[in-house]
Amino acid sequence: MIEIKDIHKSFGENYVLKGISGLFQDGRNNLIIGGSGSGKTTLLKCMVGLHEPDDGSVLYDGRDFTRLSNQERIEIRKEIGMLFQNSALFDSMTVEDNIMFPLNMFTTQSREEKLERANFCLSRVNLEGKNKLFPSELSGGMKKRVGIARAISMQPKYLFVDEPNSGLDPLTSIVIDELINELTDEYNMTTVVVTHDMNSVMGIGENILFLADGRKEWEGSNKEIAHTNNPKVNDFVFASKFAQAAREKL
Ligand SMILES: Nc1ncnc2c1ncn2[C@@H]1O[C@H](COP(=O)(O)OP(=O)(O)OP(=O)(O)O)[C@@H](O)[C@H]1O
Repeated sequence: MIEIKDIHKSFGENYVLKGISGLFQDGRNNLIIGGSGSGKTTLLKCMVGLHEPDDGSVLYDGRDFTRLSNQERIEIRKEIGMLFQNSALFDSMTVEDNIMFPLNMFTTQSREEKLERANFCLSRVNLEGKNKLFPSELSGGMKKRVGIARAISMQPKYLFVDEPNSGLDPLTSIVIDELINELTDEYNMTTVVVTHDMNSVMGIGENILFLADGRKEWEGSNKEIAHTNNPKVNDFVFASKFAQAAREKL
């Protein structure tokens, strides 16, 4: 479980996160949604230490990440898998080397052990045999899957994913969502996904935090979001005419 308490973050005069608290449970897909610029990615980065919050704390199963030194954070970092925007694969490395990158950094495993793990992760994302391809030879959906394979290579307890569906067609998006969903379940991970994909919200949103102007405006499940009376959430979720029509039938 991850708990965030009263997270504040400014960039100069720009006060982005204005005191956000929340709980992210094990084995669940926790979604952070909200309009562009509401602070979703900033919150995710504060949680993993890519930004330092100005105030507040982030607790990984009770361990206060924000109060630890860089050296002390390494143990928690090893338990974190990340897939950030654009998959962030290393273009000059093969698929296999991309997946082994965290293992090279954080473990003393032999090359055979690392290869075995990379092959397992590749098969888990249905990309067996693609070891020697370079990122430039992959489709957007395949890149995401390689990114997921790399993110799970260390068998993380916590998985952070920023915009997994960006640039993907609707069907490929669903495949990626289902993969994240299955892996979360299988490894009982605490998964935190930033998204503005409404299919993801409805499909895998077991716990949803809705941010507006740097604050937590609403929290609930995908079942609850369709029936909330919160006007900001409604404006966001049912922005399109299609979504409004679908809502009539819910
Ligand atoms: N490194 C940074 N330096 C300065 N300002 C930043 C930085 N990162 C984010 N911001 C600012 O913080 C605000 C929130 O940005 P953030 O990327 O967290 O929003 P978001 O909700 O993820 O948006 P989007 O959905 O468009 O990706 C924006 O005003 C942005 O300009």
